[in-house]
Amino acid sequence: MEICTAQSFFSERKIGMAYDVPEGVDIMGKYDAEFAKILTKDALQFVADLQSEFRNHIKYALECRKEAKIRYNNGGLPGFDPATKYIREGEWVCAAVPPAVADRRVEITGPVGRKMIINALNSGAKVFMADFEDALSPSWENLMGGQVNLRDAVNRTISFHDKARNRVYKLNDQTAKLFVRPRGWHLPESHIFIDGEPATGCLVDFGLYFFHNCMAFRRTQGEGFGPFFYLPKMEHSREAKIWNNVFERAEKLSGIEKGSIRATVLIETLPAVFQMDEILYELRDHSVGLNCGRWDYIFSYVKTFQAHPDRLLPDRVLVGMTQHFMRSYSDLLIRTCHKRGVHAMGGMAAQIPIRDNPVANEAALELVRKDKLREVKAGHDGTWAAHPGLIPAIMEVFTNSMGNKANQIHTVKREDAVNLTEEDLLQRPRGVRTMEGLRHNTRVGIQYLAAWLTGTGSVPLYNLMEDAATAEISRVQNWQWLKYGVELDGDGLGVKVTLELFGRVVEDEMTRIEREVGQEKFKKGMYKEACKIFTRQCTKPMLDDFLTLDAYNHIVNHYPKGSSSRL
Ligand SMILES: CC(=O)SCCNC(=O)CCNC(=O)[C@H](O)C(C)(C)COP(=O)(O)OP(=O)(O)OC[C@H]1O[C@@H](n2cnc3c(N)ncnc32)[C@H](O)[C@@H]1OP(=O)(O)O
Ligand SMILES: O=CC(=O)O
Ligand SMILES: [Mg+2]
Repeated sequence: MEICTAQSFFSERKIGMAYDVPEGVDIMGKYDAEFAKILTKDALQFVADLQSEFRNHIKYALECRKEAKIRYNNGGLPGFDPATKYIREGEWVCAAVPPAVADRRVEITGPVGRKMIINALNSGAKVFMADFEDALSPSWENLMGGQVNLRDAVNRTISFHDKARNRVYKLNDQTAKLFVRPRGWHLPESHIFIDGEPATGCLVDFGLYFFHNCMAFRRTQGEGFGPFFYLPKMEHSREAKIWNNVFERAEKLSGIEKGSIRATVLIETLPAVFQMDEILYELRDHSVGLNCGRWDYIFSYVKTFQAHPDRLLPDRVLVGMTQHFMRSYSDLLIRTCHKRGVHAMGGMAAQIPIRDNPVANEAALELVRKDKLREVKAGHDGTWAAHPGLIPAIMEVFTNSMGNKANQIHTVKREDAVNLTEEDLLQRPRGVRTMEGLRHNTRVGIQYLAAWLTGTGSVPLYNLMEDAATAEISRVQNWQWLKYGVELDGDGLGVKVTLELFGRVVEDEMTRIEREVGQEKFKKGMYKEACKIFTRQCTKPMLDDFLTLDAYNHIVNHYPKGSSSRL
């Protein structure tokens, strides 16, 4: 965190380089004339109103998460709530799907950088999910730059000049429909203070985007509906209820019809799989489906069972969608969504194109095809692609199966999934735990964090896409194996994971990373800082809820100087 001098504080104010803020709002992010067009007094007032109205509801929901954690840590298991059986068994449906997003067979995702947005909107996918979450390092520059870029994208004025390649990027006539994913409830926005407290990150992301784009979006993209959102990392339907109230408030304040805003909720925590009907019910006027956020779901399995040594995960690479608990989650999600008349979206295969090796590239593509075929045959209405190079193959798989139908909501009911039980959804994953698993987690976790600390939230590592969710799996798996002194198998030696062993692994992997990235990049990068944070996180006596909360402190930079005293 930068410490600023009083002199620079006054000189910045004097020459008028300060944001014009409403009462009760303080901006401590660096001044930028482009950001000031987003951080207008009216837009900030809109965010501040949401913050004042929902602050206590959010605090309560986060307290409830802590209480649930205590229950699980004392041996409890997540399960269906008897008190809401009437919702699960009731005959109700969500509002009809807006025509603009009836067909979502391939959705590309990516962070909110300017070139990335243009490439994603031009990619041929039906939807682009612009990500302020797993794929974005939430630095002030990334967040506010992202808002500028999205405004220009919605207004169709966005362009990008790649000077090195002398290439200009512009939007095609036909573009993907835009969804925006704000951060989860847990992340603060420490560059914006409202009534003396850091703002809630997702209300900043949602509020600024909605305020500036609502009307243009409905006109240009939404065919009278929208804007559209993805909502991450919920653990309970009470969190969906807050979002529903935020949406209603935003609709009222902007004078648009109730039910205009639509959102797909990611089911990516273990507790939420038992709340899918309840989540859709709370958002029934604003819902456009659920999505299998498989990577955070695996992370959440470890987190939820952090005090259950009988439920340790095998190597990360072995926890795929064909494990019984993962398949059950996807099947129940499809059944639930289709019963309620909305999309059941599949998740992200981690493979990305491998440019310099055609054989390996074809093998990676084949894995993606196989994963997508499983999804479409199971009844998913669409799925995610991490990279434009995967879109034709994924499109082909979905189109071969679905034909001209926009989706499978009314044709694949999956009534068989009604018999899935709590045991099915919690079943222990099978497979070995190996030294290579421990090494891979460490190597990938440190490199991801090093990228995140320097502003990049999604990276290609060893031919796979890595983002905050996959890095979390690496972290919590190492923590779990260390905590319970897991005996590694696969090498026939039965080595136990101890602090000493882990220390050696970290040293080896740092040497390997330096060799792989080269000395210069290693020296200039944040690998040592990343290693410190990752090691600390893996060896804590109690598991931290989120890696990014700890790491966030390293990317908060307060301006003008002297304003840090609030922290
Ligand atoms: C668990 C979850 O939450 S999954 C969802 C969150 N994660 C994501 O969204 C990850 C999205 N994917 C990515 O960020 C990227 O694909 C990465 C980081 C994995 C790889 O990116 P790169 O190393 O740039 O890939 P590569 O060099 O092959 O890119 C080739 C071109 O495709 C573009 N591209 C790659 N991925 C994307 C994307 N997701 N959206 C738009 N364009 C993309 C690049 O910008 C580049 O464009 P250019 O040729 O005009 O310069
Ligand atoms: O957000 C998606 C996930 O898999 O996590
Ligand atoms: Mg996720």
